[in-house]
Amino acid sequence: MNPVLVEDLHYAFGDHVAVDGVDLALAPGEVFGLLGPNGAGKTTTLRVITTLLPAPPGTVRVEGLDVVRSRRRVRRLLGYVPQQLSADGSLTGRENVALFARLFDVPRRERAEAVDSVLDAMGLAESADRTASTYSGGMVRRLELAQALVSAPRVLVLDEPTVGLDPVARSGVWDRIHEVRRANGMTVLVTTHAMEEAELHCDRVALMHRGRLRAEGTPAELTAAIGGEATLEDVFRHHTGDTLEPSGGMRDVRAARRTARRVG
Ligand SMILES: Nc1ncnc2c1ncn2[C@@H]1O[C@H](COP(=O)(O)OP(=O)(O)OP(=O)(O)O)[C@@H](O)[C@H]1O
Repeated sequence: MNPVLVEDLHYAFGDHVAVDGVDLALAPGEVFGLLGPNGAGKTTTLRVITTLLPAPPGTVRVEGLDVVRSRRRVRRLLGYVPQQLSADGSLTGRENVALFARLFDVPRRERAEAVDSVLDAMGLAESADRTASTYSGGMVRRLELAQALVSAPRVLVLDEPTVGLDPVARSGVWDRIHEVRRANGMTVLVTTHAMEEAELHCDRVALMHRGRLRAEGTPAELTAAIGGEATLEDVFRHHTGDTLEPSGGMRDVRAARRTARRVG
């Protein structure tokens, strides 16, 4: 069974088509990257998968369950880290995670242990009783991962998990994601516009451009298909005639500010 299965998904905001016929079939335990520039339709696709935007019944399934017909059950199977703020700066790390444990109905008797265990897995055990407003950007992201992981989801959905972080914080976030995945076999669906990260960390990727998937495969398959010393960036240009925004542009600056402000 595919942990996430999307068949011919279309989504429009009024007249504006954001997703224009997307198919996705994730394999159990893989890290799948949805790559594309700003506005490609990645976040919209994730919001439909996570039940936050409506889809026609039969279009999207999570662990075999239709996201429309079985919305509550699907929510229990998912952990979601959105781009926007999901941690509260006035609470400690532990309180933030405990809040999610209650929201996701982690049984009362198991809560304290579940909270400790994810804080530890995210490298936050020692800072768990500090308010989150004192955390660095990388720690905030790891706290948000802990929040998403406390209910032991089968599928973890991450929207640009490392945007605005420095290289050390980025690899800290990825190392934790890989460790948890190795330990519990969950599937990870991640969006990014950072091609070099996708090449390093994703088992398979799909390149999204203007609402459609233009190419899909392992990073090695995609780069080998266009030959030479190609990078995923070259593959993207080959399939779309377009470029991704270079990293360090306005978008990263905006996102970095957003991260810096998010728990202030
Ligand atoms: N609530 C909304 N109302 C109207 N248009 C929207 C809305 N949300 C997204 N869009 C538009 O839909 C398109 C796809 O947006 P989406 O956020 O899915 O892209 P994305 O690939 O995730 O980019 P980003 O990384 O900037 O979030 C864009 O043209 C965007 O402007």
